[in-house]
Amino acid sequence: CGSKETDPATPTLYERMGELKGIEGFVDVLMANVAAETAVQNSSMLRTHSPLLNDPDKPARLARLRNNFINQMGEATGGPLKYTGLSMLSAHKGMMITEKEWSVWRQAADASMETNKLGAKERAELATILDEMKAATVGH
Ligand code: HEM
Repeated sequence: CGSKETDPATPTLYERMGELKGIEGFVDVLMANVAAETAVQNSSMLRTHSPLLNDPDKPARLARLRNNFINQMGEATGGPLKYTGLSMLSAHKGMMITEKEWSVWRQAADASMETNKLGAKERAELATILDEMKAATVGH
């Protein structure tokens, strides 16, 4: 019997999410959810995202974020993608992301998993991947 990574009977999370299309779906809905939240009264995510939203080169910056995020999730779920962006610590350094901001972002991620109709097992595994990045993301 092969290893967990190579045994075709044990599909990776990447495969179970629907490979590249599935990762893109998750990332695109999450980014849309975050963008929508920055437009509500008393938004929790506007503070951290305003440098991006106010950048004259916002389209290029959004495209870079999307690309990095897809590669990061593609790699973390066991796919062939490779993340070449900043470490989570460097990417969020100086933002001083709060517990509240974290939890609103995580709700946007959960809502994307729901919209993309991920199974319960896949949702739990993806949630664990995100939650393992929390310490590097919050409070720096
Ligand atoms: C596990 C959770 C998170 C992951 C996986 C994640 C992932 C990423 C990635 C991959 C980047 C781009 C890094 C690069 O350019 O090299 C990034 C940047 C960023 N993240 Fe996060 N992030 C998370 C949580 C958060 C939270 C909670 C917030 C705020 C509420 C946030 C706000 C931002 C902002 C504002 C940027 C910079 C975008 C820019 O300036 O172009 N992130 N994040």
